[in-house]
Amino acid sequence: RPSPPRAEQDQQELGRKAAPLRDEGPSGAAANGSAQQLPQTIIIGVRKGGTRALLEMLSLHPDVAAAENEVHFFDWEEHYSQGLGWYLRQMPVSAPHQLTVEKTPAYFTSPKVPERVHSMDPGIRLLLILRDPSERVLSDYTQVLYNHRQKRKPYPPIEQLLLRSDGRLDADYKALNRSLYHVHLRHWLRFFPLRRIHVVDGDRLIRDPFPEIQKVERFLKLSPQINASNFYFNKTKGFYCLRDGGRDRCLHESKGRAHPQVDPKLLNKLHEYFHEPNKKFFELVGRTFDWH
Ligand SMILES: Nc1ncnc2c1ncn2[C@@H]1O[C@H](COP(=O)(O)OS(=O)(=O)O)[C@@H](OP(=O)(O)O)[C@H]1O
Repeated sequence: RPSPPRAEQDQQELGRKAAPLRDEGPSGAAANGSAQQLPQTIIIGVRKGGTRALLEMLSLHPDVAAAENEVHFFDWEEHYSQGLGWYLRQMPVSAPHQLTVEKTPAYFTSPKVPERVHSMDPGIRLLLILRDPSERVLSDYTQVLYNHRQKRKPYPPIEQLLLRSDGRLDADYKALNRSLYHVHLRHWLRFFPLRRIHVVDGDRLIRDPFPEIQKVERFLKLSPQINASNFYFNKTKGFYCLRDGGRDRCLHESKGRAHPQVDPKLLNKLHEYFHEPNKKFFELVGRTFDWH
């Protein structure tokens, strides 16, 4: 039998908490018990679903320690091949009572990721934040458009990417595929029972974040410590921002960009395109969402 991949070997050797820090005590952690921990929960996606907002809002909780950057451990070979020791080193230092969380939105749509996450921790709790699939396509397009603009590279109008020459939608356009939530969720359900995956309604999180965050607190078995007063609507930004111990902060300007104006007929086509896939998704999760 070929030897198991590096990450699996590490897992057997590592246990869950193994990052010796300065002032190391007998337990392998710092004298005050703080250490890096592998995440007990991961925000797996979806890209443009509101993953940053969810992470920032969850970080309001004193028992949550969040990795700042997207880690891309399970989806990038150059990271995965370095093993769980590498992954652990990307995590924030946390107190023993804190939950560690990281978000990498690309995990949801990468078919090799569910098995890898499962092999690290079959009991992990997964957070998946989804948005109206058509709106998500527009947001995805806008993100790539800005990336091109930043590099002063041209990028075609959205109509050109969405439509084939025969006027039908181009199923090969990646942004469309990423919004086929039932396809991607099926990969995860091969390894995790539904009760391990909490779906956050990203449209509701935009309109009224507090109730969505309360549900997340319950799913993660955190004490209810985030309050309605932690959120305030910022008219200039057009989104909710966070109030944390008297400190106000909104998400980065790259969050909440205007989307391109799309011909209503094309928008209709998009809504129709997702009609059946959405139904399949609702059946899979046993609940419906207020999508077009
Ligand atoms: N409170 C608040 N403030 C700003 N933006 C908010 C907020 N809540 C949710 N959102 C929505 O988050 C969308 C970006 O999603 P992600 O963070 O998952 O994007 S990414 O995949 O990490 O690039 C982003 O998408 P766009 O509107 O297309 O920019 C926002 O609509």
